[in-house]
Order: sequence, then structure tokens, then C-alpha cells
Amino acid sequence: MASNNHFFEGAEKLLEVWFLRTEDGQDLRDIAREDWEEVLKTVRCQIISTMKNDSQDAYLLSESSMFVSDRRFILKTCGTTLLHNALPLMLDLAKKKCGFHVVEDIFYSRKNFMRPELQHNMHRSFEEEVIILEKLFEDGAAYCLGRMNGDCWYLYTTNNPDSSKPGQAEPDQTLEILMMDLEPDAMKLFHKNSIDPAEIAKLSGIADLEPGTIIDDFLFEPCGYSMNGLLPDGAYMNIHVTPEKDFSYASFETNVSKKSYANLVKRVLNVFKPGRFVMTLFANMESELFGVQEKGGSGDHAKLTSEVYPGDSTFEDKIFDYQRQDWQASKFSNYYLTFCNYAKVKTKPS
Ligand SMILES: C[S@@+](CC[C@H](N)C(=O)[O-])C[C@H]1O[C@@H](n2cnc3c(N)ncnc32)[C@H](O)[C@@H]1O
Repeated sequence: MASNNHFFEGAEKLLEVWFLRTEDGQDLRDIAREDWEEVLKTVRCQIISTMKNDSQDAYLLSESSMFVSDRRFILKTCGTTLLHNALPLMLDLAKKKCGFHVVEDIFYSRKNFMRPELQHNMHRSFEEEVIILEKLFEDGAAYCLGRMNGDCWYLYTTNNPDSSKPGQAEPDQTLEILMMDLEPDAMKLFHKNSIDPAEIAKLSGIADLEPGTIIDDFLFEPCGYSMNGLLPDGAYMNIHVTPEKDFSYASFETNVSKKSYANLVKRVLNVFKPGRFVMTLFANMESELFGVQEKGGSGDHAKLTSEVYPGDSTFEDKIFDYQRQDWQASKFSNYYLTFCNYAKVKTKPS
């Protein structure tokens, strides 16, 4: 049970917005840092540091992360932040500063909160969050996957008929692992103590999750850890850790392209050693997960059967001593989604 004195809601609100590309070379990275700071002020978080490569700008925030690429905007915020406040401002900036008029896809998702009653009104329930989204977008659909009496995961996404058609879009996939009940020994590293913060990524195993990751990380006082990672080819990752024993939580997210995430998932679990976790995988037909598509091929959806559903090899029945509890799959206009949750197998006393 969480302590009444100190509580932090680690579970993030995650927003990903894709704008429809036109021929004018629009780029969301033309939006100035001061403009983003104004947006983030309304969300109630600040920029801690930034890094960039050819494909994207990564902002490490006081409450999680923001990634900006030419036509994709990702904002992930935890605690009691007001993420929905960012949306009208961001849409307005994208239109006025970059000429983006059409949203191709939006994904808003989050795990159920541990203490929803501590959130501000707009985020106290998913229903209230959806009412706000419905005022901004057409053709949205809201879902709840997982257990209504346990861990569940909410998603709001649009079904824009103008979206890139299968075979025309760029490959895209997102893996998220949301972990609870983290092993206290594994959490010791994420407290400010004698360990040099610069060593945490190396000592914890985070630096070795994916070779070639450029890391920007931060250790909070007295505890808590956030990191953004940039990889080649437009790939990113981010990790956020709330190590307090009563409400421990860590999240891992990446869009790195792989045929299977099985080994990466195991490396992540080895770092945090959760008691239970939720895992989601989004992929479009162009993703490497579906194998190489014929050049100019139609991305034939009919080929998609349960045998090749994204994540089959990632979402094994058993991973280490974790047993899969639920498996759910959904199909959207050009994306496929797998949701699973896992819990550590309890050993019966002999
Ligand atoms: C790393 S931040 C980001 C949270 C992230 N979404 C997660 O996965 O838990 C949260 C952790 O840092 C701690 N923390 C300390 N100072 C903080 C601050 N100024 N803002 C946010 N978190 C802070 C919190 O108590 C918590 O353990």
C-alpha cells in the first residue's frame, strides 16, 4: 500500500502525433525551444537537457521525455502533469510555424494509475481524457486492454482515411514495457548516494541494452532516474524509474526496428527485475516485424494471420519465471497492436 506522506505516480501519459507530409519540406524541429517551453509550462514540467541527431531532437523533462522529428511529436509525462494541455498549443504551433494542417495519426495511451484520485480533473479518468480528445479530433476510438480488476492499458487513436496507405508509409513500430513491483536490490542504483550518476547506465545494464545508443540521463534527488537514448536510423529509446519501494515503477519504450524483441525484453527485465509488467507492441505493415515487403508491394493485410502477428516471438508464454497472464491483439487502419501482461510465477511453499 502506498504511503500517504510521499507518493509519486510513475505511470506516464503518452502522446504520439504524426502529421501528414506534403511536398513543402515541413519540419517540426523548426519550432523554437522557447515555444516548446511555453507548451511544457502548461503541462507543468520543464526541460532538463536536450540532445539531437540527424533524425530527431530529444528532450529530457523533469517528468519524462519529449521527442521531435520532422513530422512526429512524442510527449510522455508522469506524476500529476497535465499532458492534454499540450495538445491544442502543439497543434497550433505545428500549423503556424511549420504549415502542418492534417494530423495523420494520433496515439494517446497510458496504464491505469495507482492513485487516480491524486490526478487533476482532466486526467482523473480515461473517460474524461477522451472527452477532451474528442473535441480536438474526429474519428477517434477509445479502448481498454487488459484486466479491469488489475493492470490495464488505455488507448485512444484516430482512424484518419487520409493516412498513408499500407505499402506507402515508412516502417514504424513501438515497444513499451511498463514494470511494477521492482526488486529493491535492483533499485538501489537509482538513489543518489555514493555512486557517480554518470556510472548508473553502465552499472545497471542500461548502457548495454542496445549497442550504439547515445545516452542523455539524469538522477533525481533523492531518487529517480530518467534517460533518453538516440540510435541511428531515427530510432530512440527512453527509460524512467520511480524506485520508491511502496510504488516502484519503471518504463521502457523504443521504436528500434527488430525482427524479434525477445532478447531485448530479457535484457530490460534483467535490469529492473519487476514482479509484474505490461508489454505493448505497435507495428505497421512496413515494419521489419512482418518481414521484408516486396518493393512497391501493397502490404497485403490478408497475409496477416495469427501466425505472423507482430510480437509472436516477443510475447512468449513464459519469459524467465514470468508467466503470461493475458494476450490481446487489435488491428487499426495501418497498425497492429499486441498487448500482454505478465506476472512472476509464485512458488508454493513446500
Ligand atoms: C524519474 S522521474 C520520472 C518518472 C517516470 N515516469 C517513471 O517511470 O517513474 C520520477 C522519480 O523521480 C523522483 N523525483 C525526484 N525529484 C523529482 C522531480 N523534481 N520531478 C519528478 N520526479 C522527481 C520521484 O520521486 C520518482 O521516483
